[in-house]
Amino acid sequence: MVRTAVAVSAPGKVLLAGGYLVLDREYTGLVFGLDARIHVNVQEIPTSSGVTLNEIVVQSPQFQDAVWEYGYRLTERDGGMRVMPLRVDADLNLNRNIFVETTISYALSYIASLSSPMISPASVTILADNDYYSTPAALTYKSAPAPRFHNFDVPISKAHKTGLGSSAALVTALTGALLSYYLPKNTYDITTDLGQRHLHNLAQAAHCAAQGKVGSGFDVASAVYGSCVYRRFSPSILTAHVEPGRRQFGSQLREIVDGSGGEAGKWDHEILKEGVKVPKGLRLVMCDVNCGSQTPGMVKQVLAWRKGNPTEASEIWEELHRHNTALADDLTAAAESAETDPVKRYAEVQQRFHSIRALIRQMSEQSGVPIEPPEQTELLDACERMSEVIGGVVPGAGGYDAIVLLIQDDEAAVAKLRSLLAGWKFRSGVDGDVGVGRVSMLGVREEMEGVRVEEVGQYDEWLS
Ligand SMILES: Nc1ncnc2c1ncn2[C@@H]1O[C@H](COP(=O)(O)OP(=O)(O)O)[C@@H](O)[C@H]1O
Ligand SMILES: C[C@@](O)(CCOP(=O)(O)OP(=O)(O)O)CC(=O)O
Repeated sequence: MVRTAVAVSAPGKVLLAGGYLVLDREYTGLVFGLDARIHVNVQEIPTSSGVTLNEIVVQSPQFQDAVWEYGYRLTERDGGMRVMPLRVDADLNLNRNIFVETTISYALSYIASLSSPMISPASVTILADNDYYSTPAALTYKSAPAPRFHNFDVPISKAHKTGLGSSAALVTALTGALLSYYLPKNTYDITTDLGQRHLHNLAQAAHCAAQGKVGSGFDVASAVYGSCVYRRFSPSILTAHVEPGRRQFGSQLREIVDGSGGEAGKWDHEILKEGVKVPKGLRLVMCDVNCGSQTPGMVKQVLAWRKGNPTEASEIWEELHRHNTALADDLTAAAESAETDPVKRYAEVQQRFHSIRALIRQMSEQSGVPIEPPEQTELLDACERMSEVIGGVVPGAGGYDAIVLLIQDDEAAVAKLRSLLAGWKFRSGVDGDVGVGRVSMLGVREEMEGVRVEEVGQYDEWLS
């Protein structure tokens, strides 16, 4: 049977408000999709390639040694589809990509649980928009326009991630592409609400399994649905199933994805897309702080502080949540306002950023976790002194990785900010180490749309 090639992309993310709080179903997160996407193309393996086994070959041509080959077979006792990495490197080590491997195993197991389709050999190509990784200076294209997909010329493990959520976008796009490729349209249609709900559930399951932990899932949710207010799912939905290959994994996974596993397995996440806006004339800007030092285990420490200091933590979280939800309302009000003076129009949004930052600093101080450390305070304050900047925060878990700003959407504002950042020396004193780094502005902005079916022909140049 000849299958039609498909291509699917999913956006990156930034958690503008609700870091840590979103781990608890009591609270929500305001998450924006970003217009840097991960694209996945699936097509038949040309018969001349010599592949005779059941194989899925995955390539990420922007990176070195980024070819992964998988054999697969349906296991006995409803254990789902077993997916085995086949390719070895020169030292006979298996070259593994856990996110790709787990996603293929979950997607094929789900497909097999629906019907008994022939899983024919396929060739999968992953292409990431350039902003997911910092571009080495040697690769900045001075005269010629930058290629749509850089060749980063390093193995993926050596690429410097910019924190846009590459694994969630990858897992989501790969899951969507495999379901669309192998299942007939009347069984699976990614453009419908139901198709997206199933994609969300399956991608969350695969992403958690690959990560080895159940996070809030805001990154997968925004990869599927784009910008939204997100309330997480109950973690128990994804902690009760057996491992792939074990008896009944196939039917358990199907129940998880279809939400047919009784009350305990009912998905209870919430996605609110209305009321999430960036006013026309403004845009989000992401700045990558590349200072080389980071504090690990921040989530654990913050949660331990909350557990040990419930009254104090609850006061801060309630207040922070009030401002986080009001930020979405203020943005919508500004978007709909008839006020023409930008100072008046954005006054509340500006004040809201200040209140959120003050509470985050209070949480940092009381928990001892550098969520908005003094070095980031200095940087955010300097940016906020620009009249073109409405406000900014440390996104997600905070720390030394990044800042996100809401600024006027015009070239002059972007150029002014770029020159402020270009001269900025970022010094951080984490654990006694003093790291010095640079701050760079990424070329991304907010994106409302989530997962998207793409034209297959556009990637021809990068397909081998
Ligand atoms: N372009 C890509 N091609 C193949 N795998 C990728 C790509 N980008 C990310 N990945 C997978 O995602 C992993 C990174 O995930 P993670 O450390 O969770 O980062 P992030 O915070 O960006 O999601 C990589 O080790 C790799 O397995
Ligand atoms: C703390 C959190 O609420 C938010 C973390 O957001 P980031 O955007 O910092 O996450 P990574 O991409 O994994 O680095 C944890 C969670 O919600 O899972």
